[in-house]
Amino acid sequence: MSKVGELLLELMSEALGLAPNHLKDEMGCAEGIGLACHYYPPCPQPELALGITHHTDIGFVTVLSQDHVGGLQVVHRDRWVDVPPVPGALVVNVGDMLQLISNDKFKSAEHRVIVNSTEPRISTVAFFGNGSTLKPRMYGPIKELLSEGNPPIYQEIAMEEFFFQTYKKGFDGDSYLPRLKL
Ligand SMILES: O=C(O)CCC(=O)C(=O)O
Ligand SMILES: [Fe+2]
Repeated sequence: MSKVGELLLELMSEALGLAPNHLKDEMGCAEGIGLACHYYPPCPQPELALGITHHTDIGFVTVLSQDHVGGLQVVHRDRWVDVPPVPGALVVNVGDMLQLISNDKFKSAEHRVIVNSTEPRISTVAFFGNGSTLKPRMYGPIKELLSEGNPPIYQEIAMEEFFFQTYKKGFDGDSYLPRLKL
């Protein structure tokens, strides 16, 4: 899983016009991997329940594997769109902190999980940029991406503080990110 994350971060660095190792080595984005395994029991009235409420992930990048049941949805053009399970495929989500350091070049993905009426669902998730295990440092928009015409959008924040503020606020569908706007 570390290798997948590192490769993704290399490709994303290049997409930003930076050296391939920038996000991985200069910014430490592959450090602090958090792992989660979700079990969603079936619900006879799925319209009355949500598996995971509307949110964006906090860290840099999330790599997710879902089983055959489905239920993951992402906001695309202001609408909820299914992310259908594809055998062997991994889903990659950009997190809030990658949006922050890329100065909005990458946008964090709003997603949620709806439950199934008959089958349980299992997903496994790796979060790159986990608050408590990352080396403490401040993260702000990457200097090399800034110019007179592209000034910083956000103030700096430590990952741990971003986690703390997000959990304090609660997962209510709103990211903490807009509160860091300059
Ligand atoms: O179970 C899923 O497919 C999504 C899980 C998720 O969004 C998360 O753990 O942040
Ligand atoms: Fe998520």
